[in-house]
Amino acid sequence: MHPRPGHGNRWEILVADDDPAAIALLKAVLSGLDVTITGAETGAATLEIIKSHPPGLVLLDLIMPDVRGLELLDQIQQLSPETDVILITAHYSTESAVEAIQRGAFDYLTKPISIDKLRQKIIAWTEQKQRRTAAHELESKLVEISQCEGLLGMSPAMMEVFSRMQRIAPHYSTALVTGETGTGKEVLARVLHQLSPVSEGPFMVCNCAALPETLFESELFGHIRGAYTGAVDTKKGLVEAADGGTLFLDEIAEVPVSVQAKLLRLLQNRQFQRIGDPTPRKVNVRIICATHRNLRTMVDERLFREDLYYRLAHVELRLPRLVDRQDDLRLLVHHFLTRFGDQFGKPGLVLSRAAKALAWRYPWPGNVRELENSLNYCAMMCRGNVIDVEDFPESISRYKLEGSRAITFSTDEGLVPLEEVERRYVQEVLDRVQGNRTKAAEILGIGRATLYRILGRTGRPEPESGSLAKKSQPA
Ligand SMILES: Nc1ncnc2c1ncn2[C@@H]1O[C@H](COP(=O)(O)OP(=O)(O)OP(=O)(O)O)[C@@H](O)[C@H]1O
Repeated sequence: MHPRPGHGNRWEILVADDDPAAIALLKAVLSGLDVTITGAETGAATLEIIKSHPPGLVLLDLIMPDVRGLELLDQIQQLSPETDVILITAHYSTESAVEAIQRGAFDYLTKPISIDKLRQKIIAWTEQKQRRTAAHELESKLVEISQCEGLLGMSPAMMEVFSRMQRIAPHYSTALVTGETGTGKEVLARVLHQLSPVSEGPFMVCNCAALPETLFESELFGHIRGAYTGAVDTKKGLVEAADGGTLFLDEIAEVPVSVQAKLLRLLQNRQFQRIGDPTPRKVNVRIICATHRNLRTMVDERLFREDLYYRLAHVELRLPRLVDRQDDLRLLVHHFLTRFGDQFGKPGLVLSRAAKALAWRYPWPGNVRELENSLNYCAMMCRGNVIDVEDFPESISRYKLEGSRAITFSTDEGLVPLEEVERRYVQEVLDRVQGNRTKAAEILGIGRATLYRILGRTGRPEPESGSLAKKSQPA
C-alpha cells in the first residue's frame, strides 16, 4: 500500500522515541508544517501503528527499550515498504550512519537536533513524497491501461486510443475499428468487449474476407434445413451465437454488396432472418467492425453502402501505425523478446546495438504483427541470447539505408510540423553516414550539440548506429 497524505492532505509522521519529552518536543517543532504527528514510546507500539495505519515517515530513535533501532528499521520496511524512516541517534558514528542508509533509511540525524535542519529536512521530504506519489499513481494507471488485455502501448497516440476506448466501452452498441494491417484491431476489439457490460457473453469472430460470397450469408445468419442444396440441417449463424455478447466483423469492407443491406438491418434493429426462414429474429448483440481500408473512398466508388458507412463510422477508433508511435516500439520489443525468449529457452534475449538501430529505422509496414513475427523468427535463429542484424528475416536485414527510405512528411493524421521534418532529415543524414555524428553535423552545417538536441526531441531512445553499416548493409 502506498501511504497517502492523511487528513486534509497532510502527511502523517510517527515519532518513535522512548522519551515522551522528546516526542512532545518534535511535535512542537514541527507543528507549523503541513504534517500530522503521532508518537510511540516502544518498538511494539511503533509496529502496531505501522501495521494498522502506515505513516509516510517515521522519525526513529535508534535506542528503543525493547528492540534495537536497526532491527526496528528492518521490520518497518518489511511491513510498509513505502514508509520512509529517518533515524535519530544520540551518538554519531559514520559506520552506523552508513549502515542505516544501506539498510534503507531515508536519512540520519544526530542529537541534539537542530530545529532548523529538522524542519528543512521535513519540508524537503514532504515535497519529494508528493512528487513520488504523483509519479507512482500515474505510472500504475498507465501500466494498468497499457496492459489492458495484452494491448500494449504507452505512446501519446495509444494513450488517446485507451482513453477513447474507456469512454466508449460502457455505452456503444456498434463500433468501427480502423487502422493499417497488423496494428492490433482485433486485439482492441477484444479489449472493448472485455470492458463492456457484456464481457461475460460470447465474443464471436467473423472474418468477412475469408468467406466466399455464397457462404457468407449462411455463416452470418444461419439457415434452415432445405434452404438450399446442401443445407441438410438447420444451423445457427454467428449472429445468433454471439447473442448476449459481441460479434466482431473483421475486414468489414469485404462484405459483398448483396449482403450489406441485411447487415444494415441487423445494425439498425438487431433483426435478421435465417436463410429460408421468413420469421424475423431479434438478438441482443454488440457489433464491432474492423477494416484497414478507407470506407469513405469505397462509398464514393459505390463499393460500400453509404447508409451502412454512416451507421458504422458513428463510433470510430483509429489505431496508429507502428512507425507513428515509436515510443511503443521499445515496449513491444521487450514484450516479444521476453515471450519468445521463454518459448525458445533463451532467457534474457536482447537485440545487439546494430539490430536495435535496424529495428528503430525500419518502417514496419506490417506494423505490430510484422514486428512480432520477425522477433519470433529472430529468437529462433539467433545462436546465443543476442539477436543480430543477420538473424532478422532477409527482407528486413537487407533493408537498405541509402535511397530506400523516402522521408515522409505526412502521417495518417495529416502534415507533420516543421520540427518533425527537421528531425527526420537529420536522422536520414545520420543513416547515410552510417551513424557518424561528427560527419552528419558537418554536412548539416550544425554543431553536434544541436544535432543531439534535434534527435532528442521526441524523447525516443536513439540507439547508437555506428556499428550498423558493417552489420546490416547488404553484401
Ligand atoms: N498493442 C499491441 N500490444 C501487443 N500485441 C499487439 C498489439 N497490437 C497488435 N498486437 C499483436 O499483433 C498481431 C496482429 O494484431 P491484430 O490481429 O489485432 O491486428 P489487425 O489490425 O486486426 O490486423 P489485420 O488488419 O491484418 O486483421 C497479434 O498477434 C497481436 O497480438
